[in-house]
Amino acid sequence: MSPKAIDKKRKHDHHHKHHHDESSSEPITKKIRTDSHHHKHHHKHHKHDKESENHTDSKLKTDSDKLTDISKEDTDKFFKENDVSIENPQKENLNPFLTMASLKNSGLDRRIEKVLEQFEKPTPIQAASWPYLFKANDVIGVAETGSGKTLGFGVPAVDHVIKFGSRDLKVLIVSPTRELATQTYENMEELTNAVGLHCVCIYGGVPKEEQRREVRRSQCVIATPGRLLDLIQEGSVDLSNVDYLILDEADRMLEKGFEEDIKSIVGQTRSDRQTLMFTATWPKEVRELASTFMNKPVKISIGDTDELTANKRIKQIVEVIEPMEKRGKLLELLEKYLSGSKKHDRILIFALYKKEAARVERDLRYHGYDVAALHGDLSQAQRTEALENFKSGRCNLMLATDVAARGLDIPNVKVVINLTFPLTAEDYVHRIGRTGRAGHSGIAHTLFTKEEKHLAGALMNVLRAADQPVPEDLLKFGSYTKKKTHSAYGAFYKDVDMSKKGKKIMFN
Ligand SMILES: Nc1ncnc2c1ncn2[C@@H]1O[C@H](COP(=O)(O)OP(=O)(O)OP(=O)(O)O)[C@@H](O)[C@H]1O
Repeated sequence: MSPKAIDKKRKHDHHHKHHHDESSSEPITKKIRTDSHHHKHHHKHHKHDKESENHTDSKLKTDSDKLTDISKEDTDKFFKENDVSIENPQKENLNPFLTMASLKNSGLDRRIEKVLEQFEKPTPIQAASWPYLFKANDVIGVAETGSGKTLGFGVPAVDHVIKFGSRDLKVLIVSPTRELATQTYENMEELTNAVGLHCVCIYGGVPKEEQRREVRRSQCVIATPGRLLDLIQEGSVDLSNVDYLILDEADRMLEKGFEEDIKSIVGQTRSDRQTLMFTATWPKEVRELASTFMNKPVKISIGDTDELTANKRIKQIVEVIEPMEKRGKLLELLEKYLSGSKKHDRILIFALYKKEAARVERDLRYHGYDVAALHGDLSQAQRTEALENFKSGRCNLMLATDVAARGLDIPNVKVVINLTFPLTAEDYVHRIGRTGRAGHSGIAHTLFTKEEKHLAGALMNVLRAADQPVPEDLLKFGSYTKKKTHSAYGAFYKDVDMSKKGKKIMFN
């Protein structure tokens, strides 16, 4: 996002606050979570195995020569307040970058520092992961939705290209959807433009010619798997110099549906590459497969990410209803969330299936609502237009399937309505994460029916972990949660604990 766009966004936020925002919005930069609840959790993970006993104590060792020279007190405070945990299989531990000014010691290009000046300070995941990334470690970064993970991996990626001074294609970012790839491209482009490099976005549903042309002069590519493989096969894209690989929404990219594509793509890159995986949810089912692509990764988590956790600034409301009540209920909710001064609030509605989305879209139009629709049955032009209309505010309602669940950073989404619950609790966490971004608050209103009762236990866990009320009606389904039989995980469901490979350092 350009500084101008940010400015606009802030003005817009300001405007919103004054007119109709009871739920105070605070920018991310002013709020650091202090959360004793999480620390409790960490005690149980804090194992003193042989390896971790070699280490001084459970706190991060803070040597002043490690990239930043901040005091041990400040470092400890940062780790504690933000509930940071680092599992590092290597000896050396690195201090976080607590301020943008501290980046000066990192050797980061001055022009990138300038781009970052639009922000007051690094977000916790940026602060904790940048030191490891600048030192060429493989990193698994897990942090809540809307916490700045894109620049978390993007800044070190561009830094990497600059340091190697190469004009080859060196960085590959793989993304699950066309819309997220486009958004990440816009973020990356701001960085590459600042330093005279080029990036390209490769995704399906649009003509190939421009992508073929652009990739020839690019050092970074942001791509969805299908079109990327297509262009590799026809010989227009060569990944043999790629030595910096990022799987964004990594757990999604490692699910069964993407697994083969990812294997083929990774196989085209250099074997001595640096590999990054970033996400807000890191289910155990994908960890073994992840480890096959990585070399001694440092795992950095903000918050208790061994449990599925949602962003706590999102107020989660769950209503158990009969399936046939959905239609009426949705109209009721829209009336409620768009009443009076909230008339122009931005609301994102999730359906599960494309057909359902199409039907609900027609229904809403019939009732006089102007609604943008984003799902897989539409042409790419229609998808792009819908998202544009929603982002620009031309249309304040968007109806989407899970194609919009992950990563999309749409300013000022006030409410997320789950008309039909998604297939997994992870998807739920990502969906509701479209609100409450960058330090703001938001509301997620979920309609839950007996058809999803096998997910009631998982949902209750998410609610409890975020200190949200669990409705009586949900309790009646019991806490029974079916072992993951969702096809997405079926092929390699195995309970692996990568922490065994490295020493685990916890902050409590
Ligand atoms: N240091 C910072 N300070 C304040 N805001 C920031 C900072 N870094 C990034 N942001 C802003 O925070 C918002 C969310 O960032 P981003 O989209 O990278 O989140 P994310 O962690 O990738 O979320 P998700 O898990 O949903 O993909 C963006 O609008 C971004 O511009």
